[in-house]
Amino acid sequence: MGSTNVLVSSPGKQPLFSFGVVSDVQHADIPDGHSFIGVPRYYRHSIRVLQRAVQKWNNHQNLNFVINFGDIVDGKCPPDQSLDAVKKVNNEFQKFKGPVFHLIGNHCLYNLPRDILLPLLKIPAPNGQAYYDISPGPEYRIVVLDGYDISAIGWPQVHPKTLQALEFLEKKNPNSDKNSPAGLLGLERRFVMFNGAVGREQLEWLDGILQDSTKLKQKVIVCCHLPLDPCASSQEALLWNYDEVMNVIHQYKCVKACLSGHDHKGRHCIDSHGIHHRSFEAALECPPETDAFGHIDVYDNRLLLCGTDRMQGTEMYFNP
Ligand SMILES: Nc1ccn([C@@H]2O[C@H](COP(=O)(O)OP(=O)(O)OC[C@H](O)CO)[C@@H](O)[C@H]2O)c(=O)n1
Repeated sequence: MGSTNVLVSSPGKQPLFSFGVVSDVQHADIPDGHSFIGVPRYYRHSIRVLQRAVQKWNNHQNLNFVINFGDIVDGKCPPDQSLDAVKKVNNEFQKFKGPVFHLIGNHCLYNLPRDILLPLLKIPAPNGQAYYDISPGPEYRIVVLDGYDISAIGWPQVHPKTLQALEFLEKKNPNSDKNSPAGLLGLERRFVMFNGAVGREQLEWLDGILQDSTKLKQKVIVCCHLPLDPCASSQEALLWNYDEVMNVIHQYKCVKACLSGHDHKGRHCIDSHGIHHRSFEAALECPPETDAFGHIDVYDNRLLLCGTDRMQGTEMYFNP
């Protein structure tokens, strides 16, 4: 337990900044189970993974902040325990001696509606939106996308965004259970209710941020609970409109990496425009006494993910 997977160390060269990463804790006080496709899930143990992550991040002493890639509590958490469970996991995050930035995932939204969840996690976004940007220094910008902006979960039942999502799912997925991708082919398998889309307004916001970053000569790291490229995701886990989001991103040269959760397995690839895509290994799928978390050292020309245990180390080089 606790072995660090670093591919190449940089003797003498200090990162510009560093941040901790963890994804899909999906804690619940319920017995172990498994995913729809039979992968074991350790709902009680996953909070231990988070506790060890926070301990290691604090011991590191040079981490500027932490990003949680979403799904802090599992949808199987008994509804009368949801609020306490979210508070309990958030309390563990708060033991990190620095800022923690949260992304929202489908499981967060199964447990709490946006108007309760977002203030609890101190997500700095108005009108129930959960997209925002972080400025860790003059050279970099981190963009956090809300992949459940258009979604059938999390908004009130009669909210225009819920209705838009349900109408979209009705057209794209003929199954009566909209969580089921049965019969959908290839990348169409992403049109299920446990995913969502980035709405028009958010796409325009992203475009503005990337214009601004280009002017300021900043490099950008995009974070979203849902993966943005099929090469770093199963077909079922992708953002509904990943292609529209990537079309915006590909108009600029400033985005160097897209980081995500949701897929659980842990994958890395480089797309046709040289952008790295890294989806993280889930804390939920760590058998007792194993771990999956890490930290990223950010340099001018690369991101170095130092993973612990089941989280693979990844070196992401790019043209500065
Ligand atoms: N093939 C599937 C997959 C899932 N479901 C049902 O959808 C709900 C959410 O699934 P779950 O696996 O819990 O979602 P995660 O966010 O943990 O994982 C993401 C995806 O699995 C990535 O591929 C749940 O009710 C499942 O039973 C389904 O019907 N069919």
